[in-house]
Amino acid sequence: MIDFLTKMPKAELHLHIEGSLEPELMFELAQRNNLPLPYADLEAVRQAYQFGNLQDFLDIYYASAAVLITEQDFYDLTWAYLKKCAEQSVLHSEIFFDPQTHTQRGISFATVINGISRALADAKAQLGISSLLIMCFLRHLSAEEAMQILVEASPYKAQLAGVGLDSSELGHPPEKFTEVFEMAAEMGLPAVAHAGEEGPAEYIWNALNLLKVRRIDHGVRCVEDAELVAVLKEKQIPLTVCPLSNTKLKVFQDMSEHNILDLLEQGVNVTVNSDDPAYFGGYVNENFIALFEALSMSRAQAVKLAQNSFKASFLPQQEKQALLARLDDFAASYALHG
Ligand SMILES: Nc1ncnc2[nH]cnc12
Ligand SMILES: [Zn+2]
Repeated sequence: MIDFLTKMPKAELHLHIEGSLEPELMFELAQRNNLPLPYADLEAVRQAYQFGNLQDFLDIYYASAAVLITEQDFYDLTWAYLKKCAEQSVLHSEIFFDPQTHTQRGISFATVINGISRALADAKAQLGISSLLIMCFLRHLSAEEAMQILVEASPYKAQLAGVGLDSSELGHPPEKFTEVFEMAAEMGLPAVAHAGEEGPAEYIWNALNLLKVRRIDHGVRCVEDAELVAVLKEKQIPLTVCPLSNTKLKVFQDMSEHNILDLLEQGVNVTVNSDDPAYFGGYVNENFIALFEALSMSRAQAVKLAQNSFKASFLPQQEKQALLARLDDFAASYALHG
């Protein structure tokens, strides 16, 4: 099963590039840029990566992002993630980045997006991996600051596939950003938003109705509202679920309690993703493996989850169909030959 899951073609739709900063690269970049780190060694990092909730994680995640200074740093970060994609049969990835984390420290928007974009182009050419870039607004900052970064991003619009909303959810409901998302829609950028990770089902409703999002990131608290689950199912609104993230951040106390396969069986369009793999114990395959080990996910369920990942992507219809066909071929030939 582990071999099957590793080789199965799949897309990743919920990955924060800053959350793929492995401790080894963090040390390398700190040294390269002559910056201090609060950790003596890799063991100290491992000790620090124990979180009671989302905010515990975010405090460490934003502090670590401070080692990213030059365009080459953003390139190296992104390239390391894309090499992992190649190892794990991720054929397509839709990547979040948090420009405000960097512009607030004096790094230019151009430095960030040019480094990331150059790695994405190299991955297409050298690894055959396609990708799209989604710019996230930090919801703990003001709507005015979100609007400012949207204006700053406008010359780079062609490099963006959409906008998202992340960071501290509780106390920062979707409606805080209604005008920002209206402006993004006028610019032709489709929207997604984190909702229902720590926040209530009401935040999912408001992300759908006010921010007009096409997908919900996380969304696992939808189960607290039966009417909402029915709407998600009827409209096939994708949820980009992140099982290891949810257990590391105590959204679920244990993987055996995770609701992703229940939602899948109810017909909700759920997908499997890694969120911040350097912090939560694994990339997308480790997430699939955890579902197999804790919830006895079947091969048929894994294939359905991978199908959902292609269908829920922002790729043009023709490219989606080509990737779905590759998945079908893989499943059929694996059934025959192992
Ligand atoms: N899981 C998560 N929730 C909200 N914001 C994030 N930024 C990075 N990971 C996040
Ligand atoms: Zn996330």
